[in-house]
Amino acid sequence: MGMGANIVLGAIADDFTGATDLANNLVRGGMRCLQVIGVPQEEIDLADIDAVVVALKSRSCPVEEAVNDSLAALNWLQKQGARQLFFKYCSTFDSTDQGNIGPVADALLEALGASQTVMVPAFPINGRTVYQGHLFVGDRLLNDSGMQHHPLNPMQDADLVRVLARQTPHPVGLANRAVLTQGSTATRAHLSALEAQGIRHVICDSLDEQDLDVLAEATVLMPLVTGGSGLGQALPAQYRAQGWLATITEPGRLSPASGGGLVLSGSCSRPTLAQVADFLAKHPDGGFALDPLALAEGEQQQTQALAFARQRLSEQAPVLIYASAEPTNVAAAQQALGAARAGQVVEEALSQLAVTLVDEGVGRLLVAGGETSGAVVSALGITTLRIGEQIDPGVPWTQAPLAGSEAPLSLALKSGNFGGVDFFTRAFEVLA
Ligand SMILES: Nc1ncnc2c1ncn2[C@@H]1O[C@H](COP(=O)(O)OP(=O)(O)OP(=O)(O)O)[C@@H](O)[C@H]1O
Ligand SMILES: O=C(O)[C@@H](O)C(=O)CO
Repeated sequence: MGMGANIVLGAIADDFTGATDLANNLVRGGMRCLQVIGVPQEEIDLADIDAVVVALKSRSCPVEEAVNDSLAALNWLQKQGARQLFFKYCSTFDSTDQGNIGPVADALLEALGASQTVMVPAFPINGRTVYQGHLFVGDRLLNDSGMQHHPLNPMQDADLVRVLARQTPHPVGLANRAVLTQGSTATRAHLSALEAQGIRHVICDSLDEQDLDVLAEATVLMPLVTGGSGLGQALPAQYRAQGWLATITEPGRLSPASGGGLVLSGSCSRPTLAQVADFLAKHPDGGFALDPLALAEGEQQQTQALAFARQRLSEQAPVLIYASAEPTNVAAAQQALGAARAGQVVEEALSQLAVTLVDEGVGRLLVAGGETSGAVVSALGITTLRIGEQIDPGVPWTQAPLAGSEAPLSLALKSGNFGGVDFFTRAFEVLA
């Protein structure tokens, strides 16, 4: 038996902060959870771990790459003995007519020799619900929620049966709320009836946690489930009922945090902009704004930002370095530099600051933005994150071992759209 003989759930997440979101809910359900960055190249110790989430960057890449990376992750998770597989995508079903949700789900089903999976994107506590197969964000249909303007995957149709049908050659079915309200046995019977008709993918309604509990009970024996992190919180209770998982006290317990605190933000999402403004209102001298145009010109702004952070850290004062900017400023930078280059100079600047300042003693680091988090974590050479306590729905503190350092780094990776307005200050209070 390998070191991972007790892994119950193996998850494949299509982006970085999405992986952390799922891992957070698994901890809340009572599992000890490790997030790994990409498919591990070396053996890792999973002795006290119940669930592993492999974080990929497969949401917006070409279909073939997403399929290959997901299959490699599946293969590794199977070797660790995972009893159930979970394909995690965004609670707003981020995808295009080409994929990648349909093609990846099809490839995973085929590799597992399984004939059906469920699609459960709902995340009710963050306002994502599904009714009659239609996805809502708060009280808006998906295609009226702002997501219709997403730069990479504009979501212009809220009918997920129709959306998924464009991404797979197989027929797509629906398990609606009328079925769920009859309970898990009836839901399982409904899924079996669809399976008998050759329906491989079933979009599932869910309005609240109770619906997710019914779905978890109905699907615990499926080889593969797919969805957002909501289902992830409901599954661990079913694993306990199956006798696969012991009752674990404090599954999110981490070593004590130490070292200076730093916030780096490269997210320009609306909630992040409000969090930046809230931080600056509380700490008017605590923020340093990065400008992609200045960063592209030379070293000067980077040097100033570093000096600013060092000064604040030496005073043990809160410090935020941010490129977060209003849409008009982002558009102007993108016009001047090109969107890719604008993003790249910001990601490089924030990554370099992270590497230097962690080396100098920062031990508690908060990063805002999925792409930004990916860049910072790679630059720091981090390959595993142990998941700790939740700060806000979808965002936990995590801890990562650092090469050449005894103390682990405490790290919070915030998805752009997540977190309360006071997130940048309260996160450190939660950790204290
Ligand atoms: N002022 C700016 N002008 C242009 N691009 C910027 C600016 N500030 C940040 N960026 C870039 O915008 C991108 C923001 O993406 P990121 O994924 O980090 O945040 P997000 O989209 O809010 O988060 P999530 O993916 O978690 O929803 C990054 O590539 C970042 O470098
Ligand atoms: O499911 C969500 O909403 C998040 O975990 C996410 O994937 C955001 O990019």
